Amino acid sequence: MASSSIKAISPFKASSSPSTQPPSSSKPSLLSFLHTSSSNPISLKLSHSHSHAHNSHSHSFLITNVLKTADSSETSVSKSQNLKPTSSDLTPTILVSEKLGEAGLQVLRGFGNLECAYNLSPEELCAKISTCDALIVRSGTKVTRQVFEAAKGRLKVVGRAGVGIDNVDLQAATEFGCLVVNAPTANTVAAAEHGIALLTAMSRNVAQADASIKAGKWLRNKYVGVSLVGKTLAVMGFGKVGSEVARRAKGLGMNVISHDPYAPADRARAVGVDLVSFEQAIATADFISLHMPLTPATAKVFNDETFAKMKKGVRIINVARGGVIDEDALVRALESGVVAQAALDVFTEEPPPKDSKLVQHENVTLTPHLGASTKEAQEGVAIEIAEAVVGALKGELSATAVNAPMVPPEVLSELSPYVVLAEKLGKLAVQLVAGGNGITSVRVVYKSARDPDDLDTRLLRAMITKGIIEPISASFINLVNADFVAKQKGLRISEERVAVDSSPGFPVDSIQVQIYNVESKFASSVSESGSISIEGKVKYGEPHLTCLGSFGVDVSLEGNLILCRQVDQPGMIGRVGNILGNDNVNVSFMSVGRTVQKKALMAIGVDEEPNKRTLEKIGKVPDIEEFVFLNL
Ligand SMILES: NC(=O)C1=CN([C@@H]2O[C@H](COP(=O)(O)OP(=O)(O)OC[C@H]3O[C@@H](n4cnc5c(N)ncnc54)[C@H](O)[C@@H]3O)[C@@H](O)[C@H]2O)C=CC1
Ligand SMILES: O=C(O)C(=O)COP(=O)(O)O
Repeated sequence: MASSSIKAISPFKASSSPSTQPPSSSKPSLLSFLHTSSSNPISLKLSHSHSHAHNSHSHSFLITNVLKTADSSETSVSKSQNLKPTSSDLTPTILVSEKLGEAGLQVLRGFGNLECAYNLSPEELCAKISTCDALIVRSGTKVTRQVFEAAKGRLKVVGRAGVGIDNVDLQAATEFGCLVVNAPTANTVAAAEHGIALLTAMSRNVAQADASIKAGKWLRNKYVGVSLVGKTLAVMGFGKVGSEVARRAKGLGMNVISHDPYAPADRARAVGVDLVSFEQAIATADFISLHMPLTPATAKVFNDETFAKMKKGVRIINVARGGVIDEDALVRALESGVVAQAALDVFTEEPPPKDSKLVQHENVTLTPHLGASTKEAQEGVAIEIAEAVVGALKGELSATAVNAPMVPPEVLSELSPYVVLAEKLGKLAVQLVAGGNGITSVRVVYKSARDPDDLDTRLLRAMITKGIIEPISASFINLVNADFVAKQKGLRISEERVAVDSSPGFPVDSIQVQIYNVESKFASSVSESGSISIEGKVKYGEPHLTCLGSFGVDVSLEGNLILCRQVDQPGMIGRVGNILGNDNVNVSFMSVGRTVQKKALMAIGVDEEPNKRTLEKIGKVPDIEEFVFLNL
């Protein structure tokens, strides 16, 4: 089918001199992107449109859906666990489940309802969580899958006031579309200083000597220590804390080596540290200090086998995570003398059992997870996490997001109007699907004058996914879970970038969405390749449909739309207009595009959805070949 010419007739939104300029850039909030489901539910069947509610509110992320799920029988997309959030009260509730610095609490009080409830049992946390929009924890709260399930879609963000997120089930958070943010920098120095405190205290038996003197003893010969100067310290994990420990240990005259498979060698060299293999590190060190995260790869990496490879009399410091050590193996190594001493701030189980052999061992120095516990670090962490959580609740993407791509603010600002366009195109495309084998294959083509490296399409892809899936399932989609949900539903989205000769000042010239292997309820939307194909642009900051199948069109993607393909002859607009007028349906705009084959495509914007009878009358107008009602 040949491309048609386009002519906009009265009062067509933003049509007088089309331009692809985005709007004047305001700070992007992307509220609807991170936190809301679509506020305009649609039906795949004309007769089954659902009522919907808009709870207008200053925090738009709380504009949650009370819509029913559209019938998904026409596609293979099934219901998932990412249930759309239900409506809640208007001010966000932030639950803080562990002690947080006052400065951070103040930030939170200024934004929402703050509830501090410490020492909650897992059951109590689950009982409370469905009334909370955000949860702030430290290392003592286990944010399990049960917590996300119990949240019933309301929990939008989990803030970890610290670094380690091993107490948060990230997979579950992602599946439930819950953003996880942490505060990765404010406690680095505190943890490093604590590592050095344990190193020096252990080597001079400070804790044991202190206990003995308090018990009335004076044991000068028993507590002879070892010197640090000239000894080799292996820093396992050369990240933020590890590198600060290394710097300080150098100052104590130690020879510092490090093992970190992911750290750049030049960063280590700049501190005077050689990066070595794991085997080399543990075999040459007099002291080993642990600073890696607890992951499946690092769990129990210090075990019988690795202790056996260490120098006899090695001393171990752990301010990272207890789980990186097999604690039973450490007891055996202490008993055999392979490990002379250990200084531990962290434990597999916290608090450790009172009768634990490790805890009771006289060569072990212990602190109750105090690495981050300085006044300065706690104030810093509290502010860092409070700001990250508030930002996330406002719909901004966080720089410390753990389970979502980090998108710099300037990129967000630029992409905002295209993000809206992407969702509208997804939403429109799915409404054109009449049946087939389900939606499994979607192709997205971005036409852009930009170098591919300068165009981050993750947001756009996520929004297309949201537009396609949300109207036809119970899923709630955001940047966090878009790829996961798409995969879960068997929806494959392939992306292609086509270079066009337009202004590289704008990130995208147009976005095309094609759905393959489905039947269309509006044949004109099917391209020569057999796919449902639509294309849109941003014009004056608003999303516009510019191509449908092989028809060129120019339609503002907003509100309710009737598309008709008809014989191109006089009187057609009047006939349809009369039907709508007589049935009290207000027309907001009308636009007609012509084809070379005496066909025309008429787009009619209407204020509300016409009833079934009105739509049937339109369908019966002679020479209207097909029509479809779309809700955008
Ligand atoms: N005891 C406490 O109160 C505190 C504990 N921590 C813990 O300290 C650890 C380090 O924290 P940061 O330095 O801030 O994190 P980071 O992410 O800056 O550094 C971790 C480093 O470990 C490296 N790494 C990953 N896998 C490794 C492996 N298999 N072997 C060796 N290195 C590996 C990474 O490449 C990275 O450089 C974390 O586990 C954190 O939870 C942090 C702050 C306070
Ligand atoms: O930041 C970290 O990883 C820590 O381990 C600090 O834990 P905390 O916040 O003191 O419970």
